[in-house]
Amino acid sequence: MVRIIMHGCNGKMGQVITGLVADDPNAQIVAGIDIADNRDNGYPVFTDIKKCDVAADVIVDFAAAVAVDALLDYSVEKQIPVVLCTTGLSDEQLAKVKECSAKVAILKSANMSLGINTLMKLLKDAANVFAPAGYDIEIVEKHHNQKVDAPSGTAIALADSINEARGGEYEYVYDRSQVRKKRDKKELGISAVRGGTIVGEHEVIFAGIDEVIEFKHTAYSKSVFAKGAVEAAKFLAGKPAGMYDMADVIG
Ligand SMILES: NC(=O)C1=CN([C@@H]2O[C@H](COP(=O)(O)OP(=O)(O)OC[C@H]3O[C@@H](n4cnc5c(N)ncnc54)[C@H](OP(=O)(O)O)[C@@H]3O)[C@@H](O)[C@H]2O)C=CC1
Ligand SMILES: O=C(O)C1=N[C@H](C(=O)O)C[C@H](O)C1
Repeated sequence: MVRIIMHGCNGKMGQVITGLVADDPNAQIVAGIDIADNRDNGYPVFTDIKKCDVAADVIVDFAAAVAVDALLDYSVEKQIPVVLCTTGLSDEQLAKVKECSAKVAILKSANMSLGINTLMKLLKDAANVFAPAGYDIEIVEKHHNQKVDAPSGTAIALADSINEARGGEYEYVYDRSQVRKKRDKKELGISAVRGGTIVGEHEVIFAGIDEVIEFKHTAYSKSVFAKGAVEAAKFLAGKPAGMYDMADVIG
């Protein structure tokens, strides 16, 4: 039985995971952390992470970027591995994640779905075919109107996947409104759309002369992320310090 602390337990993802784990004989949420203790989750909820004294094997995090520093300090101090799913981290926070991964196991992934993690692999091959042939690369992501960060962590991860395969030749462009010049070949445009209850859509476009190739992933419910997060938690429990990602879980 894997004992989980759910960080951000009263949020949208925290609640989907609470429901999923309730039906899982091999996992249990033993405590939650959130700003407010205003729901009956069937486990204790702490409004201050420092006060959480419940023994656990792993922390699953879907909260907010502002909460990540205290979360990392806690996981290092208590030596509890963390599945870090919150997006929109600053460069300083990303450096802190790396530093803490020398002391505790951290699995960081902007997207826990099988589809996106498979797409990341496929894009490396696609980029190595289309980039040398001069195709322009653009990413468009769409999410619900409650999302605070833009572009999505997934859009950046997809771009990073392409850029890694291409030896870092691309510069990401998020806004063309202030420039009056033609697109450079080494630009990788990333655009964000926000509206309604869109769960998550990501489109990667390779645009050449007289042909366009598009890769598209659509999440129809938050369960795809929740399932991946619980799988990742089971994988990470008991692992030594280090940086892990969903590729380690999926294989
Ligand atoms: N990696 C992945 O696959 C996915 C990642 N995400 C990311 O996960 C994060 C959460 O998403 P979602 O569940 O939709 O967001 P929500 O805003 O619905 O949930 C976040 C929860 O965390 C709480 N919270 C905010 N600040 C703190 C804090 N300092 N300490 C503890 N709890 C806090 C919020 O409280 P309050 O509402 O009062 O602010 C809320 O209850 C986002 O960064 C999102 O981008 C989302 C889906 C998939
Ligand atoms: O906030 C969300 O909802 C999501 N956030 C993640 C991201 O920023 O990439 C993953 C998913 O698309 C849903």
